[in-house]
Amino acid sequence: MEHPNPVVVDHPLIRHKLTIMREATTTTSKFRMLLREISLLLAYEVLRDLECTSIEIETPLERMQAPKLEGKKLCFVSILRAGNGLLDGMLDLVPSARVGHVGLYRDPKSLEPVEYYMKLPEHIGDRLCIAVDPMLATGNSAAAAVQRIKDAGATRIKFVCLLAAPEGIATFTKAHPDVPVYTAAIDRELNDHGYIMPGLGDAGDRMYGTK
Ligand SMILES: O=P(O)(O)OC[C@H]1O[C@H](OP(=O)(O)OP(=O)(O)O)[C@H](O)[C@@H]1O
Ligand SMILES: O=c1cc[nH]c(=O)[nH]1
Ligand SMILES: [Mg+2]
Repeated sequence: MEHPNPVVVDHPLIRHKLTIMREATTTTSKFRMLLREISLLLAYEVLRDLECTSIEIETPLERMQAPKLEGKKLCFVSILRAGNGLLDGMLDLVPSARVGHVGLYRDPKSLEPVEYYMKLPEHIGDRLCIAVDPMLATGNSAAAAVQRIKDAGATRIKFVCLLAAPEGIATFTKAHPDVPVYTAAIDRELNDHGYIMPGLGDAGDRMYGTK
């Protein structure tokens, strides 16, 4: 069966934690903790079709063939800064995964992404790449980051965010129809400054207390 695109991962645990993240009174430390917890739940869904190999093990009773993840075949790509909030929890689940970083900030006037850093593991074409950034607003940052990952040779990519605007989903899926989007929620719209409404504000600033 074809996956829907985007996939909205709206488990009650995620919905509840996201509500607390949205509240303006939630502290920086609580915000970070909740994002990490949600990232585990999102990872559970996005990694659902990860391939396993089979190894022979010995239980206390007999030998058996048992499934094992090929963690090194997986590459998480964090779109800095806010992407690190999703990355940390995912790495807890798959500690042997490789990690790439694409550093982008969104110019507040043009809303165009400005790249300041890029580092990906070798043999990216052999790996499943999971690009992570909590916010898909205009979609310009995620579309640019995924283009950079493709330019480096990746062919199997998924994109995971926490909150998406309809405008961002449209822009991203037009640019990358082959890259499925996973999100915890789709909000109403963007405001005149490109912020997701009702949203949760600036994810990076709320994670690191920079505003
Ligand atoms: O879909 P877009 O309109 O491009 O907006 C989304 C981008 O904006 C935020 O990053 P920001 O530029 O605030 O950088 P930061 O992560 O360093 O805070 C967010 O983490 C995304 O990367
Ligand atoms: O609402 C938004 C839009 C872009 N970036 C954010 O962190 N929040
Ligand atoms: Mg920010």
